[in-house]
Amino acid sequence: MSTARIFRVAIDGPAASGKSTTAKLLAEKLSFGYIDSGAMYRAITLKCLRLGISPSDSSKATEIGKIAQATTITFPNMSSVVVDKTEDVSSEIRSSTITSNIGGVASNKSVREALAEMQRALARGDYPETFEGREGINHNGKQVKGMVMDGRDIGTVILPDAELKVFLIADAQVRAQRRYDEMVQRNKLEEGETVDKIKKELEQRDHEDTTRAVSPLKKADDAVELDTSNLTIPQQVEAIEELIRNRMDKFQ
Ligand SMILES: Nc1ncnc2c1ncn2[C@@H]1O[C@H](COP(=O)(O)OP(=O)(O)O)[C@@H](O)[C@H]1O
Ligand SMILES: Nc1ccn([C@@H]2O[C@H](COP(=O)(O)OP(=O)(O)O)[C@@H](O)[C@H]2O)c(=O)n1
Repeated sequence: MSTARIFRVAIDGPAASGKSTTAKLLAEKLSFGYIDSGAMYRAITLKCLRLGISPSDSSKATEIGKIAQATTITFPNMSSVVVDKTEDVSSEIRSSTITSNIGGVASNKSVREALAEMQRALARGDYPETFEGREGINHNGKQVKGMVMDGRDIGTVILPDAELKVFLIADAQVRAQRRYDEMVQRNKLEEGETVDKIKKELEQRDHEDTTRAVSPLKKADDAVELDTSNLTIPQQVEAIEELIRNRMDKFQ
């Protein structure tokens, strides 16, 4: 990996506020790397469940921490999440079983420490596959490489000195409706699923994420807040692209 600095964009916010959609489109548009930190918590949850360990079992906290320390998670392209350099878990980690079991993993201090180390290494370019073919953009005659990482604690804990921090929010009813529409579109709507039920689940997860002791979801003081409730996807991508381009002048 070259020693060229990487322009780092941190996108945080509650569930279904549009983080990953926006981050992926931005990364595609600007030829930046993309790192989905939530996928890493999902991958550890999957590993635990496969080993028959319940993430909410507090007597297993040390064991779960060790699992995270022994795991490598990489992103060879925009939509793939690979565990231990061999298995592509991209699809499996999106199940509702993973989502409903993730709290015990996300609130585990040693899991967070292990993943924080990996996330910072990914953002530095220590895993070159993340940046393969991601040449960045030409800004004022200079080629600038970049990466977008989304999650809950990226701007506050993982990359507190990120070049740009964005905090995405949207009305809970709007978020629930979008998730519902997405499930219908993907043919993933489970029996008994309603917009109301999804809304309650999102709010419950947001509550857990904002109130946990370690790295709670919180807007960084210097993050730009963007409410996507009344925006189209291209509008939110353009708004952040403009912020990135403005800050690139100072970055060089
Ligand atoms: N501005 C928008 N208008 C309509 N749908 C949106 C908008 N932003 C995101 N979505 C949709 O909302 C759903 C949740 O977005 P997603 O990016 O998965 O959120 P997050 O990563 O924050 O959980 C997805 O189906 C996405 O396509
Ligand atoms: N940086 C991060 C990213 C995700 N997470 C946890 O992982 C869960 C799933 O994150 P996600 O981004 O895949 O979920 P969605 O917002 O897409 O529903 C969150 O609800 C958090 O509990 C976290 O604690 N820290």
